Amino acid sequence: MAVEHTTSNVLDCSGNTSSIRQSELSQSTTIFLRLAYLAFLHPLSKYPGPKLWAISRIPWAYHVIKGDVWHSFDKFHDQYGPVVRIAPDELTYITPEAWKDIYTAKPDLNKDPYSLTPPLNGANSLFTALGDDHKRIRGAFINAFSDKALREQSSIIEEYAQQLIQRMKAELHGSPSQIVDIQRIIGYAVFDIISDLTWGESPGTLQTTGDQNWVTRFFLHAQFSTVRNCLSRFPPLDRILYYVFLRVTSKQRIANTKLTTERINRRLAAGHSRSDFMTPIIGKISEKGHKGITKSEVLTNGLAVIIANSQLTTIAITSAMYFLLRHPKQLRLAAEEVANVGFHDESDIKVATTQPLPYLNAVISETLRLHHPTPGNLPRVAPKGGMMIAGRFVPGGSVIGVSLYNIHTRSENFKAPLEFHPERFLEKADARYDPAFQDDRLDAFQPFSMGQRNCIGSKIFLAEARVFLARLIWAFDMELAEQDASSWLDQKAWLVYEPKPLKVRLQER
Ligand code: HEM
Repeated sequence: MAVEHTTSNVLDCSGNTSSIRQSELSQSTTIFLRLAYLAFLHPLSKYPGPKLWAISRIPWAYHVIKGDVWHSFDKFHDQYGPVVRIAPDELTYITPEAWKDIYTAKPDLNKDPYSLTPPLNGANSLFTALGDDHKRIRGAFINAFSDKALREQSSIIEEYAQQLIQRMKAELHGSPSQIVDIQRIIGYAVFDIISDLTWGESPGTLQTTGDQNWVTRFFLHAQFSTVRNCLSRFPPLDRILYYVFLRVTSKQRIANTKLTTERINRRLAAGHSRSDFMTPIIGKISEKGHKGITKSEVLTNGLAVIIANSQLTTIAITSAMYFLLRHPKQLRLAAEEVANVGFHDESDIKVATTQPLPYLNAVISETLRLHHPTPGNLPRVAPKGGMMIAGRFVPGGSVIGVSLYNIHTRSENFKAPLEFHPERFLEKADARYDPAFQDDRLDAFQPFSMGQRNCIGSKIFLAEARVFLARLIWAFDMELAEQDASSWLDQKAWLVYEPKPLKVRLQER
């Protein structure tokens, strides 16, 4: 009996081993067939691209997490042309026509759901809302971002621009080397403005001594969201990570929510007394959800706008200063323009008076072209029946997008694409225009995207950038403090570039 029992066990075991081997074999065959399908038969297989990226999301995810994915795209565009398959189901474009085809398609294309970080309070922000919800929320806020609203909000921008210069002077006087990290102070000013416009009050960061590194704190948020969104393609990692995130950040989130809620409540209670981002939604808060905007949505949007604005604006203005300080001729042209407008003192440098300055505007455009704060893709999903993009059919369900760094810095679209030449953005009639750039594809340059989901805050950003840059140029002689600052642009990005100190030697004019 014992022997029989043992023998039958042996038989059982060998039977199991062979069935395990069989199942392993059939699993390997399935994986092999799946990879072959993705590489050669998938509807996107006719699009060129690296085969490894075509059969797996892993190489893409690796570079997104490393913070340098757009550098890989650049190499691929060199090798494969203007459209590249960067994942089994995703294409990226550098053709200017793709802007219109993808971002102004009717009806609107949905954002790729994997690119959206779920809102923690369950209510969508403008960044995460889709379809009719997006239209409703955008409709509620849109009047806060009009030309009229900007005129009414100008004094807030000008007040903090004045404080920015005062703080720079204070830091300069406190520094024997006369070296100041201007990125940090620009960050304070931007944060004070956006919180004043959103909450109706600012934490007074510029006037507080000590380090108030909001920008770095918000950057960590962007970094986490990028990694989380990326890993959400690999379940159950998304759930685990989301859970870990909720646990690790719970204290901070509760504090943030409390702070935002208190401030927004105070602002809403004050009524229409001033023009800011909350003015148009007063009286429109409704819990019905299909009309107006819910209270939770107001809170989510309040925080989202502060996070998005403070990082992007700080990075862009600091980068513009970096480019000017690396290019003495262009700095001289910008300084001459500011000097020749007829400003008598710093307080004349306002939102309205800087708006028409062509060279300053060109400097800002050239900065956004060369070093857009969010260098990566803006992914959308092709509709069910598919669509034409840049003259070629793309099947439904494919993820498609334009990557801002890539489309802005390719020689297919711009002459001397990696050099700083604001002249390319001037009117042809302007004496400073350089005809060397006449073949530039300016329609490739869309730093605020296009269509129904374009940047709602572009006018505010441009107003801040013009006033800050003009006042800095007016108030100080400046030079980069680091002997070799050429590597300053080598930055990683997780959604946005990492904030990097910019040490500048200042001298009051
Ligand atoms: C350097 C400055 C800025 C740049 C380059 C920029 C760029 C962009 C881009 C490219 C988008 C489209 C995103 C997408 O399709 O996924 C966007 C959307 C948005 N931006 Fe900006 N932005 C800047 C500053 C601001 C400011 C100052 C605000 C607010 C005060 C703001 C608020 C928003 C909002 C709310 C959206 C979402 C719009 C929607 O989906 O309806 N941005 N921005």
